[in-house]
Amino acid sequence: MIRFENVTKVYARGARPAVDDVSMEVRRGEFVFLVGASGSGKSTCLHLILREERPTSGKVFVAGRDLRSLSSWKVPNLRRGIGVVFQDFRLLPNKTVFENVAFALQVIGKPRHTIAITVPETLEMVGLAGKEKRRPHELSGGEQQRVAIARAFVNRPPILLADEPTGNLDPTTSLGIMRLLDRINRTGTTVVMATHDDDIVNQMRKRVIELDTGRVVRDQAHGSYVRSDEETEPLTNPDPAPMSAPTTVVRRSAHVDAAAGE
Ligand SMILES: Nc1ncnc2c1ncn2[C@@H]1O[C@H](COP(=O)(O)OP(=O)(O)OP(=O)(O)O)[C@@H](O)[C@H]1O
Repeated sequence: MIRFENVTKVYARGARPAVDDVSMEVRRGEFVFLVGASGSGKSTCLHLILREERPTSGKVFVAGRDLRSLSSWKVPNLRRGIGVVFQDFRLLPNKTVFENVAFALQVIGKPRHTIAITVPETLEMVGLAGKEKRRPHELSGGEQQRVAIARAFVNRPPILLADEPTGNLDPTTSLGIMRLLDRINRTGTTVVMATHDDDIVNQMRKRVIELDTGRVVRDQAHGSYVRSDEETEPLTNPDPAPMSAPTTVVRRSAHVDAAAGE
C-alpha cells in the first residue's frame, strides 16, 4: 500500500537529512505507529506519502503509484484516497460539525443526496450523533478530534494518516480516539500514525517503526514504544489482514475497553 525505497529527504542544502535512506513497506490493512524523538522525521514521512514533499532521492509508492512520476494534476486524486488527522484538529471554526464533515465531500463534488446520507452515518460511527449542529468551540477536545476523524474518513479513503492525533488530549480521551482509529482500521483502512504517546503505543501493540535522526532503527510487529529486551520479536511478514492475530485482538481490546471506560 505504501512503500519507501531508499528515501532520503534533505530540506536545505547542507542540512542533515530529515529522512535518511529509509526503506519500509506498509501493507494494505495494517496499523503502524511511527515513533521517534522530535525531529526524527515522522512528519516528513507523512508529507512524502501525501506528496506535499518530494524525496531528494529514492522512491515513494502509494497504492501502486510511483509518486515521482505522478503528474501534478493527479496529486488531488492521490490525496482523495488519503485521510489525514492532525494534533490540532484543524476544523473550520464557523462551520457546524455537520458542515465540517460535509465540506470534505463537497470539495470533491459529491452530490447533495450522498452527503445527506453519508455525513450522519459517519458522525454516528465516530460517536457524535446528536451533535451535528454544534460548532467546534462547543465541543471537547476529544469530540473535536472525532469530527476531524469523521472528516478524514467520510470519503472512506483506503489510507488514514494521523500525525500526533492524541497530542492535545488526556489519556482517557486518547484511548477513546485510539479505539475509533482501531475500528476504522478494522474496516480495511491502512492506518499510519506518528506519535510520542508511549502509553497508547504500549497498549495497542501494533507494528512500530522507530526513526532516529531520519533512519529506521526498529521495525517491530506488536511493538512497544521503547524496545525492551523481552520484545525482540523480529518483524517477519506482517499479516495484512487486520484483527487476524488472536493474541493481539485480546490484548488490545482488553486494554482499550477497560481504560477507555466506554
Ligand atoms: N519544511 C521544512 N523545512 C526545513 N526543515 C524541515 C522542514 N520540516 C521539517 N524539517 C526538519 O526536518 C527534520 C525532521 O522533522 P519532522 O517534522 O519530520 O520530525 P518529527 O519526527 O515529525 O518531529 P516532531 O515529533 O517534533 O513532530 C527536523 O530537523 C526538522 O527541523
